[in-house]
Amino acid sequence: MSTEQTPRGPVDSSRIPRYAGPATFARLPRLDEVGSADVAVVGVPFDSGVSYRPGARFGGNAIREASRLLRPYNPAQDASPFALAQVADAGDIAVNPFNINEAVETVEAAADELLAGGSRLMTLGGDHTIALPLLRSVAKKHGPVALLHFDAHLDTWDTYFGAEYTHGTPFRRAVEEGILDTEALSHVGTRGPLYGKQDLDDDAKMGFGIVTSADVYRRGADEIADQLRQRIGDRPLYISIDIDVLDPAHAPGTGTPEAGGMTSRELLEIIRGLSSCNLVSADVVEVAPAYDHAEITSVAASHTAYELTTIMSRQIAASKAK
Ligand SMILES: N=C(N)NCCCC(=O)O
Ligand SMILES: [Zn+2]
Ligand SMILES: [Zn+2]
Repeated sequence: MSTEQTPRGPVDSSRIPRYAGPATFARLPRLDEVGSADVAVVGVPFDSGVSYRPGARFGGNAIREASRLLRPYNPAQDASPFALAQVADAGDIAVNPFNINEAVETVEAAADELLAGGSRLMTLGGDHTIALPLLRSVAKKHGPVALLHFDAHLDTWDTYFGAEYTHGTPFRRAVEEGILDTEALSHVGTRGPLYGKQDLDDDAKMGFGIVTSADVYRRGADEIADQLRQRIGDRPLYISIDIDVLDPAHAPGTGTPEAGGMTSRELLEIIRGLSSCNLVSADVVEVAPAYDHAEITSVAASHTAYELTTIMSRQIAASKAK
C-alpha cells in the first residue's frame, strides 16, 4: 500500500524538461502506476449543465497542462505535499455528455470507488453540476459536511428550464438531500446581479453565510480566513472552488464571468489560512480554456488545486504520525 511506502513524486523537471511528455497534474504519477493514493486528482470532463458559455469539459486537461510548472516544495505552507502523502492523477471520469442525470450518477459511483480506496479527492471540473455527486459521495463517508463555496454565484437556484441538475443548482439540491452540515455553510466571493432579492432570502434560509468579493477586498484575506475557520471548527470540510470567483482579469477562461471579483492572490491566501481545517475533499471547476488567454485561468486553477492538495497531504501526514 502506498500509505506505508515512500510516496512516488512528480517527474524530475531538472532531468526531463517540464514541457515534455503527456500531462498529469503537477507531473505526478498516474494512479495505476502507484496502485493507491492518499489524494487522488481526478478530472470530470463534463459541461452539459451550463447556462451560458460551454467549454468547461476541457478544463481538467487545461489545468493539468498549466500545472507542469508547479514545483514540489510549497513555501507558503512550508510543506512538500507530494512527499508527505501519495498524490496521484486518477485520470478522468468518463461521463455521458447527452444525459445529465446519468452523468451525475456516474460521477457519484466513480467518486465512491476512489474514496473507498482511502483517498481524498481533488477534482478538476467540469462545470459546477459535478459538485452535487461529489458531495453525495463524501457525505456517505463522513456524514453531512461543512461547505466552503468560492464562487461569484450562489448556485442555490432551484431549476433551469425545468432541469434540477445544472451548474446553478448543486447546493440547493445538496441542502435538500441533507448532505451538508447547515451550521457551517459559506459562500465566498459572491457578487453580481441576481434574479431577485428572493434569491438571497432563499439562500439564507438554507443556512448559507455570504462573504462577498467586496468584503474580501475591504477586510482582507487573513481576517476572512479567521472568520471562516471559526465557523468550520473541526467539522469535515469540503471546499468547492468555481474559478469564476476570480475577477475576469484573473480568470477570463470561464463560462459565466462577473466583474468585480477577487484576485488570485486573495484566493490563495484565504485557502492557506484554512490549512488547519479538516479538508476531506475539494474541487476546482468551471475552467473553460476556449475563453482563456496565455493560460491565465488554468495557471490560477493549477495553483489553487496545489494549495488544496497541500492542505490534504499535510493532514494525512499528521494523522499518520499520531
Ligand atoms: N456555476 C456557475 N458558474 N454559474 C451559475 C450561473 C447560473 C446562471 O446562469 O444564472
Ligand atoms: Zn460561478
Ligand atoms: Zn458555480
